[in-house]
Amino acid sequence: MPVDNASELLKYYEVYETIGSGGFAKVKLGRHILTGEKVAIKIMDKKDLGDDLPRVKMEMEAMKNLSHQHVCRLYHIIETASRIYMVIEYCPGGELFDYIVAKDRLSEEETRVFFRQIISALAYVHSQGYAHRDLKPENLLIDEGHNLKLIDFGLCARPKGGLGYELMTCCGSPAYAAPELIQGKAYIGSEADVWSMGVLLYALLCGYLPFDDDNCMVLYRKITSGHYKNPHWLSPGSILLLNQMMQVEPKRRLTVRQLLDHPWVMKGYSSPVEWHSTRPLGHIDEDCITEMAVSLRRSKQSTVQLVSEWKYDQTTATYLLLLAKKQRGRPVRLRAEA
Ligand SMILES: COc1cc(O)cc(Nc2ccc(C(=O)Nc3ccccc3)c(OCCC[NH3+])c2)c1
Repeated sequence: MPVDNASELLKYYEVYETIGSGGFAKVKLGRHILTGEKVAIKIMDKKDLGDDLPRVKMEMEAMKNLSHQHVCRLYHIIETASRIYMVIEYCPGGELFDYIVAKDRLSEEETRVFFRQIISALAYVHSQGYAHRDLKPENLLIDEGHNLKLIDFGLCARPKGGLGYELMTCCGSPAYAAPELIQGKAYIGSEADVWSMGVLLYALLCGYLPFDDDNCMVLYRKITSGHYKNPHWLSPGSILLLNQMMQVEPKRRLTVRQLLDHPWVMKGYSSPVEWHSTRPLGHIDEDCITEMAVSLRRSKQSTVQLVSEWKYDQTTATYLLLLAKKQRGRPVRLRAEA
């Protein structure tokens, strides 16, 4: 097996320290040389992937179709003989999980800011026909603007007939999994995601889980019973919302659409959750095209055509990172091509 010399990766990125590792992947910090933008680089050895390879392919396909202010963005895929590299949006605030642990629990007001972003992300993901199926604080990262980004679409599903169709594969983390999912029943992905959002909301407001036990059979019984304690500091509004989301019967559960303007979600706000993407797929930004055309010594028109192929190669990465740079208020400039 040819040893991977990462030459393809190092052509376009400086690679720094490892910032996360788990399962079959590790994540390193990186910097895109042409734009100077920082990135996260998820590195997977194909030999370690085994039968997880289809899951990785599924995630990459999903991420190519998802572009949203609260979903971590995929910029570049580099596949070599032995490895897959995914270049992803940089989220230096770390995991929401660690943030909750550090603060013990969040106030209702701070929870509401984050929860509105989670609703925005899921409303968008569902509108694209996907269910995430592994919602938990570890899969929500905080970016440099202190905003949440949904990550890890390795377990997401896009049923052929649309989200209304039933899924069978049991997956995700038990503590956040809906009763119908752990009972192996046919379930609707978006309904299972709402249950997990309820568990997430509870974790934000309480600092611990509504259903927890070291023995997984006891844990399953707690989840399928749907009984959990409401600590004294929860407001009546929070207690009601949690109850409406953690309904054992999926059809009695709130939908993500109903969450958009739910009274608890609206408290202190004058408008429902804005869930449409502010960075729609296929959007072509004039300034970025102009800078790339100059750098690539191509006409603007041929640059638009090249970018619009969305191959998730160096061209896609350069365009998206230049756009990210512009959105951060930095000059829309590329380093002179070496
Ligand atoms: C869709 O986005 C995905 C998919 C996926 O499968 C994995 C990830 N993982 C990421 C993405 C970004 C970071 C990151 O930027 N972390 C970071 C940067 C600077 C300082 C500290 C952290 C990432 O971090 C690794 C885990 C952090 N505990 C993982 C995104």
